[in-house]
Amino acid sequence: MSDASAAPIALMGGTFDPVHNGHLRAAWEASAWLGARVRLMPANVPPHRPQPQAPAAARAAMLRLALHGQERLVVDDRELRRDSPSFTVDTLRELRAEVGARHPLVLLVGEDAFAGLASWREWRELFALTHFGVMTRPGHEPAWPGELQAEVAGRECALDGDWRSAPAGFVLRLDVTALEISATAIRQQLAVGEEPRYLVPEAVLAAIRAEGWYTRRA
Ligand SMILES: Nc1ncnc2c1ncn2[C@@H]1O[C@H](COP(=O)(O)OP(=O)(O)OP(=O)(O)O)[C@@H](O)[C@H]1O
Ligand SMILES: O=C(O)c1ccc[n+]([C@@H]2O[C@H](COP(=O)([O-])O)[C@@H](O)[C@H]2O)c1
Repeated sequence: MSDASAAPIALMGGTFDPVHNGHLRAAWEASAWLGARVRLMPANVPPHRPQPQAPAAARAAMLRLALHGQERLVVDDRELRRDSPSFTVDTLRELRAEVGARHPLVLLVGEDAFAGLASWREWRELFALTHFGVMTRPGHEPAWPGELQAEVAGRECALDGDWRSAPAGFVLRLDVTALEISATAIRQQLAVGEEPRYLVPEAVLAAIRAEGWYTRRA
């Protein structure tokens, strides 16, 4: 039976088009600080942006290649099983039903994504479903809009604070190693024939080359 005494579960959603070392290092450090396994969860139909270049199954396959050889980070493909837009509130309700009302959940988001939280579906409801782990991201230090600041006020909690004894509702700041890597820049490099070596795991680069997801026109 899951409850507040259990290890927290951390979830990092993303488009992962493709997964890169910025995602992976941030998830790895967050996992250590939270004492939690991190589930990396590719969105099937990202609700807020154009459809990704690589198909959902390919983005999940690249994640599996990237995570090979360790057990702290795992793929969660639950959003791939829904054809509708991958709204986080739906995903968290589903996960909450599985783990129970008391189990601590942490949704990991980069500070760029968190700055846009007030545009997410039922965004205030999210604080009842999960804690947030907001990860620093170089080149992306957007100001939080007033309504988000107001919602976060009073929710901030230190990593050694008592968030573990609550299932949801706190905001943790995670100062991860600054890696200014983005999937957009990687796609741009691939489109002009450059090699994003050392920005993505070698196995991911090999699969991209073999499958041509970012060089072939649909
Ligand atoms: N280099 C990074 N450091 C810290 N967090 C990151 C980094 N890159 C992405 N993230 C976070 O990972 C999550 C998933 O990001 P996403 O898959 O959209 O990658 P991206 O590089 O931002 O992609 P794109 O350039 O296509 O927008 C988001 O919460 C995002 O803020
Ligand atoms: O639920 C929403 O309305 C919503 C709006 C924007 C983004 N999200 C989620 O935020 C996560 C990061 O998105 P992205 O575009 O930075 O990869 C990913 O899991 C998205 O599904 C969710």
